[in-house]
Amino acid sequence: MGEECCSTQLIDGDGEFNALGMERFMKAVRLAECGLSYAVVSIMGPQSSGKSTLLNHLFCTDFREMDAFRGRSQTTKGIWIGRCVGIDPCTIVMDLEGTDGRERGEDDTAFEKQTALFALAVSDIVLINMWCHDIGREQAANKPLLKTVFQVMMRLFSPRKTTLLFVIRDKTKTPLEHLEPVLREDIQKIWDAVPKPKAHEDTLLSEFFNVEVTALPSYEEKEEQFKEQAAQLRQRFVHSIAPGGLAGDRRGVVPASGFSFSAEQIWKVIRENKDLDLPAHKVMVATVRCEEIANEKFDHLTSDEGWLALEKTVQSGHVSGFGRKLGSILDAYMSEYDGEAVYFDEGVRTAKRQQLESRLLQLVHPAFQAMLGHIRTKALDKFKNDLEQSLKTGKGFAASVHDCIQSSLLEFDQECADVAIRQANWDTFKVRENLHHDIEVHAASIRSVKLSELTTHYETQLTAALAEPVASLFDAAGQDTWASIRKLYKREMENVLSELSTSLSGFELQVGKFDTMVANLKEYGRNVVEKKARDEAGKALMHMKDRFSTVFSHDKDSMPRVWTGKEDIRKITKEARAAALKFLSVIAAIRLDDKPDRIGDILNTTLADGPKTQERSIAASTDPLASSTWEEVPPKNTLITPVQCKSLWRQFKTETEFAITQAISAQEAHKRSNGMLPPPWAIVTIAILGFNEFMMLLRNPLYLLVLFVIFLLSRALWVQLDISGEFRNGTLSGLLSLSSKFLPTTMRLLKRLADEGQGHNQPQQTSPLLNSQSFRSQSQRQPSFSDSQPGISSSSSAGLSSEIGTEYSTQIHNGETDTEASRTS
Ligand SMILES: Nc1nc2c(ncn2[C@@H]2O[C@H](COP(=O)(O)OP(=O)(O)OP(=O)(O)O)[C@@H](O)[C@H]2O)c(=O)[nH]1
Repeated sequence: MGEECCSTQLIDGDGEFNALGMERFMKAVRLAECGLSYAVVSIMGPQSSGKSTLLNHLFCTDFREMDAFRGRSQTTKGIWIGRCVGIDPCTIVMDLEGTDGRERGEDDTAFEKQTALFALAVSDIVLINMWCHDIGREQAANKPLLKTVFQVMMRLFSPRKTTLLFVIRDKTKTPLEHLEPVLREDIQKIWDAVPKPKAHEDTLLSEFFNVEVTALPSYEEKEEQFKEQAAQLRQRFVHSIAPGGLAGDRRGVVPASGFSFSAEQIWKVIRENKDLDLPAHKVMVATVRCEEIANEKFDHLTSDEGWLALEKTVQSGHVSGFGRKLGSILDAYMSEYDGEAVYFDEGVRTAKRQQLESRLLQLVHPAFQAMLGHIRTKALDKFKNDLEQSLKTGKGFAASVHDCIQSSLLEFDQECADVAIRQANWDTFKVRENLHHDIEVHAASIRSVKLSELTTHYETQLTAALAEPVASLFDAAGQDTWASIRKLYKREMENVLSELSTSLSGFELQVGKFDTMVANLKEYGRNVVEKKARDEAGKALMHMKDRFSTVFSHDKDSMPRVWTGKEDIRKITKEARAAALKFLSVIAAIRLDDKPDRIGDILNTTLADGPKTQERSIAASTDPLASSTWEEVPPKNTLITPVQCKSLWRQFKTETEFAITQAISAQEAHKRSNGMLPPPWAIVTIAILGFNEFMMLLRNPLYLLVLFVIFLLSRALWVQLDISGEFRNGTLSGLLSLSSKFLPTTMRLLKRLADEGQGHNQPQQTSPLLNSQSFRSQSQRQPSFSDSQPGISSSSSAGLSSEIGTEYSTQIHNGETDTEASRTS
């Protein structure tokens, strides 16, 4: 069979419990695996009564026996433990130190009581070894032993039912049938004589003990018969715990894995001479053992390779089938616990199981949380991708968000189900809420980006639709400019708002938000118009001069004017100024609200008739332009204030005056040039008398060329030196002045001729100073109205105009001469 007895001293002669030896014994006989399928047998009886010999023959143990030739002396000290070889179920046997021994004497009875109590507390079957000749004797050796057994039995609060098997040694020829009643009578007498606690006063012996009796022949005298009957007796120990067996009705068995601890604790209590409460002890053993088992399982899980690998993988990413894997790991350990703790007290076992489960769940919970984190991230990423794809298909924003949220949360729920374990009902609601919140935040940010893109798109569209057309309308400023701008603004705004409304329908915006966006876009459109108006107002002087130039320098067919002398310059000037004034009245204020104002009338009445008349006829206190605001026009709509208009007009007039003077000069020059021709008879006479010289010149073109050059130079010098002007103040001063100017003028003239030989000649008809480019370059040197808006500094404006005026007056003074020069060249 391969089984060994492994006998070990459990308690030594001094009463010390051999815990280490017990552990080794437990492992050697693998007792812990037996659960409840084991039995404990002990033997007690007088010293040297053949106990060890009997056990060795019954159970094939190897307890030390006394050498028969060395005399009767005590061989067994304390308690020895061994395994019954070849008996099923696993049966443990304890050999107790003999009672009534000479070595310990009467004082040592306490130790006998202690070992007896220990044997009763842990054994299912107690063999009482007794000599046959002691039966019925008053002074029998085992009487005190039985008394001890019954006394200590009372100290067990709720004793287990123990089988007392009396083994009568050295049986005589008296049959057992006669001996047994006598023995039972002796036992009953002893039981009755034992003082009992009140609770057990009327308790029958049979409630605590099963009494069995057997007899064996003398080992020394009838060894063969002894062995034969011992073998028969051995059979009673096979399946002893089965119903009907020797210990078939035993109670309160400690599970085998707790036997070692239980035995040690019982001995400890006995040694301390405390009452031994077996039920409480059983709970205590269950508590300790279940806790040990639970701790063992917990420790095993912490070093479980499967769990460690799972935990590591979870840290780095999503693990599919997490719940299933973790659940099976936990299940394995809980099953192990259940298997090992199954025979312990149910209440304790269940409580310890819950504790173990709680600890295990606590250990693995961070991994679960990490998994939830992965799932949450995954679901959020899914939402982001789905939303992006959905929006690409052109689906409405709100519908896309709604569908994507449903889809992501559904996936989250499914993943949570995959992660969940049967052993715990961990809450995923909070993580779900956080995920929902993250999704909402992301959706809101995308919504805001999309709305911003839409706003930018429609603003760009509005700018393109309004800016250039409004500028164009200002270019052609007239009576209905602002009406046209309003019409344009209304039409484009309706178009854009209609498109915006369509685009926003998919967003399912709240009414307030939608209204705000519409209002903002309207405001933007209005600002585009207003900004353009302000820009144009800043260039008002340039525009006015352009308009003046256009009307003044071109006829009704838009052809450049040639000042022949027939033109009514005064009338043309008035028309040109009226055109400029019209622009000023249009650009002076923003009129997007279609409210009537009197700006045009005021400007016409105060500026159109000419400043000199105004200044004379209107006192400063009644001047309608001596104000910084227009009546009926709010300041925010004012582009050019009345006082700025006045200043601007003055500057405009100053800067256009030169062109008028030029035109007058050109007219006079034209008239003079027509009047300087000699009379016809003189021309005929010159032709007849100079015929020969003409012919000479014709024959020699070189002379003709030289004469022509001399003529040109002379004519140019005449003009440049202003000879007629110089002699106006007298001949002498004229000569002096001419002598000082002759040489530099000649040099300048030659240089100009050389320069002009490389370039092209200017048209004779239009003065270069009337060129609009020239106006622009001048006006660009002026301070911008947009910069000085709402009010131009009158001092700077006046100063600037006076400076320009000075420059122009010099030019006007030389105007005739310059015109002449240009005509000549
Ligand atoms: N008369 C008689 N003597 C026996 C019998 N069996 C054993 N002996 C002898 O009794 C002596 C003691 O035997 P043990 O088996 O050591 O007795 P024990 O009760 O274990 O002794 P302690 O453990 O010292 O108390 C030995 O010399 C045995 O030979 C028996 O059946 N009858």
